[in-house]
Amino acid sequence: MDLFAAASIVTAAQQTGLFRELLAAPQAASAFAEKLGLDRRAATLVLDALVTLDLASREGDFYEASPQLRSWLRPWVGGNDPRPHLWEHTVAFLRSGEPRAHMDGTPAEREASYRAGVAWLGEHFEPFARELAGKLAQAPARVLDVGCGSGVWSLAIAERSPTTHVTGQDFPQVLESFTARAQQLDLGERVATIPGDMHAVELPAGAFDLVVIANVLRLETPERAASLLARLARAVAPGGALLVVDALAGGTPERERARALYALNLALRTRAGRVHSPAEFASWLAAAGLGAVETIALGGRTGPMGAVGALLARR
Ligand SMILES: C[S@@+](CC[C@H](N)C(=O)[O-])C[C@H]1O[C@@H](n2cnc3c(N)ncnc32)[C@H](O)[C@@H]1O
Repeated sequence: MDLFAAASIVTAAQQTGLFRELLAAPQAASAFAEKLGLDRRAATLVLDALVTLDLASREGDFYEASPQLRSWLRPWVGGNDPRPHLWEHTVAFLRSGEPRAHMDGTPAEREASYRAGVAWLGEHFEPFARELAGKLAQAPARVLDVGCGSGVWSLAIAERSPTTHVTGQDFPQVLESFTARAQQLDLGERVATIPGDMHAVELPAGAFDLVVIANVLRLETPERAASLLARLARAVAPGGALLVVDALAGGTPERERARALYALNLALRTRAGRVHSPAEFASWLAAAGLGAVETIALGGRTGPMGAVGALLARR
């Protein structure tokens, strides 16, 4: 792919409103041109290019948004959506090193940032979560999901196993997404919640067969990530395990690219957020007193979410 062409076409479609109109309804190139004040021939050429990038589809003379574009631009409900202009901040970031948003701020800032976005994250992670649930050797009876968001990872485990009970831990307003998803999946009777800051809430010692922490440690400095894992290890029952899901995948050019893009994406919207290495995670798990670490590879999909992988450490 010609990267400069793709970048320019996407930027042009974003800035002229073409993406917005593509999402609104299927339309002919002439209708897009008239509504947005564009040249008709140029609009046709750019729309055809968007089709080749899998961002639009064409039926006769009519163009509409592809499922991929719809998914990426689906608005976050009820809160700040940092995504549309995040990548546009790259030039300013390169010059200043300053992020555009602070999604790793105080507990109150984190709650406000995530309450709107976690349902969207849940949709994106769902195929990976179902795959991971299928790869776990045993169905755990008591699961704690820390920074659970929509609960996509732990609820996928409960979906497969009728004896699994899930406790979701997150900020109160974010837990609304967890409870809603559990109800949608008909799992409402098998969930409980622990609201609050994961660094401070009381977690019952040795009470869970599986503690999950998915896509959360990247918001923490190495010191805080290590101390949080030590805290979570104490909640694991003897014989139980701690499961870390994060931007851990690598080893193929596509996954290395996904990891690098994710690291930049995180830097554009956090102050201290970091993509930690698998070796760092393994050393923190060992320091937390957990045993051998098993790596679980997930999915072949590329894109920023394609960097996701898992580590399982037993107590
Ligand atoms: C990137 S989201 C991941 C959500 C979910 N685990 C997933 O993989 O889709 C990070 C989650 O961590 C939660 N979180 C961040 N800091 C937290 C804290 N100090 N205490 C509790 N939850 C926190 C956020 O509210 C958010 O739900």
